[in-house]
Order: sequence, then structure tokens, then C-alpha cells
Amino acid sequence: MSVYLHCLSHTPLIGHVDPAPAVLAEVDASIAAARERIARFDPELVILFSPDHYNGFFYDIMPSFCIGMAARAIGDFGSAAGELPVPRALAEDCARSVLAQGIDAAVSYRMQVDHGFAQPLEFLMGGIDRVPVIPVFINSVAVPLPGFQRARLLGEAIGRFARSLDKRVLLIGSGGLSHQPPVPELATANEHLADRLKGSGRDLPVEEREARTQRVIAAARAFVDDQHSLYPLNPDWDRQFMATLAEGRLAELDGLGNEELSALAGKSANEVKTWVAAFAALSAYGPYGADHGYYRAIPEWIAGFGSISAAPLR
Ligand SMILES: O=C(O)CCC(=O)/C=C/C=C(\O)C(=O)O
Ligand SMILES: [Fe+2]
Repeated sequence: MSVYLHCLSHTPLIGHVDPAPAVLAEVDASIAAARERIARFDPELVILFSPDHYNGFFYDIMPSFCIGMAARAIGDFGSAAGELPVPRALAEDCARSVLAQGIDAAVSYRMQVDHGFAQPLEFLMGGIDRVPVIPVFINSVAVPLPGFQRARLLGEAIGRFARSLDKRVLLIGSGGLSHQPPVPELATANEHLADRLKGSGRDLPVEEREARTQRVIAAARAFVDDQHSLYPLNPDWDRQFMATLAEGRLAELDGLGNEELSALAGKSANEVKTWVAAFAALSAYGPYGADHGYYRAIPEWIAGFGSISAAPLR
């Protein structure tokens, strides 16, 4: 039984709108070092917490949490496409265990996932198909959202399940930190978009997919020129949040409401629930120490971009 954790921001803009070469080199070095540490750990199972951005989960039925029994990545923004190697029997055991522990996660036998799931697998593992992975969706975009406390309890339940396995488990949290890219919202959507958000967006026509991609790229370019064109990044909050997790003070976030978080750090900062769930899962193994923290605000990616590893204290 052993466990390792890595949490990493994601961005669909990598390769589309990039920061200066020196910044890119810094991020690349941090990710390469994390990949090496993970390779040394040699995980037998990945449990990956990620949000979705109206590519696999829609308002026809929007769960707060969903555990995948099988999953396929769509390859948006040039991210990897294809089946994820989900170990079905183990994923079923995980879902049974989580429900028995009082957390009502949904299950999907045909989960569709986007760059939120694919990117960390590509960056940290070298591909989406390298190691068996149980994908765990946390709704971080489509209001109403689950809060910090529920994300923590979900993570703890999954951690207790993981600890019961005789396996080297890698926990990954994908997303965050402060940011608010132009993700559509039902409250302000016109009829066509509302229909997409309610489920017809599951298989977008190619030209609509391309228009969506270009809209995000244009927003990033505008944000580089004028950092008030979108909700501002909040490096102070991001650093404070990373310290809270690193110091094992997860429950302190329970009292932070979703709208309060959005006001502090932008609506998509709610993606940090994936980090909380991953750290909570790690905490089920006992006290931990965090290391190799990296942070930089990167307007080109509309992201407070962070990366951190953690492992149990010996
Ligand atoms: O419908 C759209 O245009 C969705 C845009 C989108 O997918 C943006 C995603 C951004 C992130 O994943 C992020 O910055 O975390
Ligand atoms: Fe995201």
C-alpha cells in the first residue's frame, strides 16, 4: 500500500496562446520533474479528479460527483482523444465503497471527458492510456455546484477505498486555480446555447467546435492585452490556497462558499475542489507532507497556474 499525489492546473490554451519562452521553460521543467517523480513511484492505479466544461456532463442530468466505469476523451483543443484504461471491476468497487460511506456519487458506464482529464494524464504520465485510471468528475462549472466540504468528504471516502487496495495509487487533482475563462452559463444563454448546455452539445458539429475553440483563444489574447477584459487572477489567494492544502488544513475551506470563492478568484476557481478531493484522499493514509510547489499567474492561459506534489510522512 502506498500513495503519491500530484495536483496540476490545466489549460486548453497550451500550444494555442503561450507565455514567453522563459515562462514556458519553467512550467515544462516543473512538469518534467513531476513526471520523473511519478515514474519512480511507478503507480499501478491512478485516481483522477477533474471537472468538465460542457463536453461530457450537461444539464439534462448534472451530478455533483460521478465515478467513471468506462471513459472516452474527446480530444478538445488538441488534447489526447480515445479510451481511458478504466479498470471496470475496481471502479465498481470504488463506487460501492463511496456510496456505502455515505457519499452519493453517480456512476457512468459511458463517461465522456475533455482536456480536464486528458491533459494531466498526458503531461504527468506521457499519455492517457499508460496506467489504469479511475476518473472522478467533480462539477465545478454548472451551477449549482457542490461545496468544499462535500468535495473533502468525497476525497476522504475515495482515499479510504484506495488505502484498502494493495496497490501503488497516484492521486491527481486537475484544474484551478484563480481564473475565469469564457465558459458559457445557462442563466445568460440564448435558446441555441441553452439547448447545447442541456445535452445537444455532446456531439458538436465540427464548425461549432472550432468556433468555440477560437472564441476561447481570442479571449486569452485579449486578456494578455487587458487583464480587466476577464475576471482578474488572484495570485495571493492562489498561494494561500496551496499553503492551506500543503499544511493539511483542508477543513478550514469548508466555510468558504462557492459564490464567495468566485468573487475572490473567478468562477472557474471552483475547479480547486479537485485538489481538495485529492488531498483529502491522501489524508486518509495519515499525515502528509507537500513538496515541489510551483506557482505563476499566466494570463496567456487565463490561469493562476500551480503544481504541487505530496506523499505520506514516514
Ligand atoms: O464552451 C466553451 O467555450 C468552453 C470553453 C472551455 O472549455 C474553457 C476551458 C477552460 C479551462 O478548462 C480552464 O481554464 O480551466
Ligand atoms: Fe478547466
